[in-house]
Amino acid sequence: MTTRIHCLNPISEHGLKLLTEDYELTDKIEDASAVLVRSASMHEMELPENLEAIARAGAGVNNIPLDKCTEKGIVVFNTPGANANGVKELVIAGMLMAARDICGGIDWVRENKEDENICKDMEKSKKKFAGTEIQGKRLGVIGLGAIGVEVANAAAGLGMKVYGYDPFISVNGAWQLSCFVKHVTDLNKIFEKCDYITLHVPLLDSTRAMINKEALAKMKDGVVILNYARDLLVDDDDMLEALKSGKVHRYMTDFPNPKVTHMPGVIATPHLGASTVESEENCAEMAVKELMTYLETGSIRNSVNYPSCEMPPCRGICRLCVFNINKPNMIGQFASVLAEEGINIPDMQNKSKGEVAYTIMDADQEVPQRVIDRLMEIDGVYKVRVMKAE
Ligand SMILES: NC(=O)C1=CN([C@@H]2O[C@H](COP(=O)(O)OP(=O)(O)OC[C@H]3O[C@@H](n4cnc5c(N)ncnc54)[C@H](O)[C@@H]3O)[C@@H](O)[C@H]2O)C=CC1
Ligand SMILES: O=C(O)C(=O)COP(=O)(O)O
Repeated sequence: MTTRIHCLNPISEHGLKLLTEDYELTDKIEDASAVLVRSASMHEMELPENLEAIARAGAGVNNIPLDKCTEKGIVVFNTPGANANGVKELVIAGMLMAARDICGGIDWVRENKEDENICKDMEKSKKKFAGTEIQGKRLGVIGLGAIGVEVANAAAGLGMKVYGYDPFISVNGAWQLSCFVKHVTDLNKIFEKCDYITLHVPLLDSTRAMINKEALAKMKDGVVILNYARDLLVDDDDMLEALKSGKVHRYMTDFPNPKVTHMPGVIATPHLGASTVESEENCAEMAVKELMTYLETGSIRNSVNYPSCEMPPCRGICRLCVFNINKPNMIGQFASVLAEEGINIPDMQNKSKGEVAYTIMDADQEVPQRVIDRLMEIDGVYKVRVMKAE
């Protein structure tokens, strides 16, 4: 049977062409088994009953109702690192645009395009657009994940003194970080020391408005803030005050809103971080592969709401995938139900992540609906997915 996929945003053809003949794209989300999405907000959407998975072709998942998806046994994927280089390059451009009035200079040339004497006049006018160099300046990187590490390493390569802060840095992230990046364990050190501060954390309750009045007060006068992560990481009203007083020299952001666009000292881009051919292709390819693997085998890789759990192709007649609350005796109850029904389990795998768990069980015979119903009745089970072996 053909599996239907709905795209909520345009997704690179590079990824879509990987879909085999077993798949087709549908315009109707209510018919879809899986959704591909970039930044479209899914919070107010009704999620179709037969929706198995959502793949975010990108990093941030604050546009997806994760708790709701978890309770419905909908696996949400993202594509870690697939657009990190694209964002890094825009951040470096942002730093250079903050250091020198490149935008002002370009505007001046546009405004004076009819001036016959432009060659002479620009030599008189250019001092208005003079700036500083980034070499030797201090950069604080908050969040050392896929993007933060790349930004930190690139800035160190450009001769900046780089300070990195991430209390949850992954082992992989730590391995990739240049030895020239100074590890900081107290965020205040970044606020107090740095000429440039760049944010590369997800939008969470714990990071919301992390750049606020209190944080800004600790910073050096004339600091540059770069926000290529998410709008709500910065308190707009506090930023406006800091820009007006000169505490912040420039606020570089990829997330303009009606308040931000009117602030002095703001240089904003329209969420362009991942808008490169390469990033769009990388994200689409990874997202499509994640979906196909999950839909065809039940194996989960790079999910943000369920644990990674991988099994080779089904060794039985039928594969059961159970989504449940992570609490004692769940596997025992699943095995008991199958044993009572005389069903053998030739292979199984169970993984947990925080408050949820996921179990793949192969059965060596067809599993009747009655058994699925019994599994669903176990307290804490969100969903049972049944897959027939080829
Ligand atoms: N402008 C754009 O187009 C794009 C923006 N983004 C944004 O950038 C964010 C980061 O992306 P990636 O680096 O790919 O994600 P990632 O998941 O690889 O890295 C995030 C890092 O932030 C760290 N972190 C979490 N809470 C923290 C805290 N309170 N203080 C310091 N560090 C903390 C985590 O430990 C992790 O290492 C995304 O969540 C998204 O919001 C991502 C891609 C494109
Ligand atoms: O990956 C992310 O988190 C991004 O912000 C990129 O968003 P986009 O895919 O360009 O709509």
